[in-house]
Amino acid sequence: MGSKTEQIKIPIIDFTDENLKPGSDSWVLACNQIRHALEEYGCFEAVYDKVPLELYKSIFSAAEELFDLPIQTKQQKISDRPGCGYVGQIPIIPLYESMEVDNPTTFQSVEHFTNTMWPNGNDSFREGVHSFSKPVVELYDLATRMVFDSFGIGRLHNSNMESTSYGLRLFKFRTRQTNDTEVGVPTHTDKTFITILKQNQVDGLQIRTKDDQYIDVKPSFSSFMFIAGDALMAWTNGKIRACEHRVIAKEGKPARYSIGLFSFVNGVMHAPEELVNDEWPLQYKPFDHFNFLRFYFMEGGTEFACPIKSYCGV
Ligand SMILES: O=C(O)CCC(=O)C(=O)O
Ligand SMILES: [Fe+2]
Repeated sequence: MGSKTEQIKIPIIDFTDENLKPGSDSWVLACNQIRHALEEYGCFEAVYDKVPLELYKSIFSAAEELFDLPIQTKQQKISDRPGCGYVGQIPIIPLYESMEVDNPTTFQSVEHFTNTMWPNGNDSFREGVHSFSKPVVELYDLATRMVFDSFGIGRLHNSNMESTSYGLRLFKFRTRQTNDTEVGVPTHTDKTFITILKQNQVDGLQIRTKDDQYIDVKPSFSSFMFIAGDALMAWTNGKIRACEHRVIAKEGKPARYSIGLFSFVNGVMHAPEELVNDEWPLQYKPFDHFNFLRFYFMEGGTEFACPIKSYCGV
């Protein structure tokens, strides 16, 4: 494992630019930067100002309240989606817990989750999750539109969005104690199509480069990390690299909370014809994202070095 480096910087895309309209010079320039970032790192930092301070406060206090519940209560979260239940109390990653609210932009779905955790309801939690998710999905829509454009497949954006479902995943990394490992979560790629991640003021997220260097991602009030998952890599026929990342818990830091908007695509995904040719032949067979999740979480897929390649690689 190489040492981390401070020199390399993850590309930053400014989504607050008023001139960022399809076809404009700013759009074309940003698309070129996005393409480079996704080929090289599988991620970029998105500067975005549509989430008011109050919403950040309410989502992070909602996360604290959730993880403060008894373990037995948290374990009641079950989901039809493989891997989307409560994760925690795992001996090799003792600092880590996470939970996902399915379909966080749908009021009934957030209410169902809230009532499972708090049988007498919890309005501030329900409102926090529901209101935060809306502007983050808007960022997702804009950012994915640009990603698709930057790979010449903009024609597929609308239908892809229509087939997309979301989960809002909340993470807690408790404070490290003397004998704890520093690894909050080891190097991995997300099993999502895309993850839009927000860390609070406690840093710890690191991105692995192609040459095995680790880059620290500094928390910034106004930005999110756009992280390509395995399903985006496979669907783009390997043009986009799934982002390898990990979380390191530094000594003496308070508990760390982070929030991820996870996306999943329904139906069988075929690589777009624009991304397959003689020089770049097909690398991944058509696949069903939810079947891939089932393979990974329930049928031993975690044992493979690159599960998506094992699942549908040519
Ligand atoms: O907390 C973070 O910053 C990232 C967590 C993560 O990568 C994961 O659990 O998939
Ligand atoms: Fe991750």
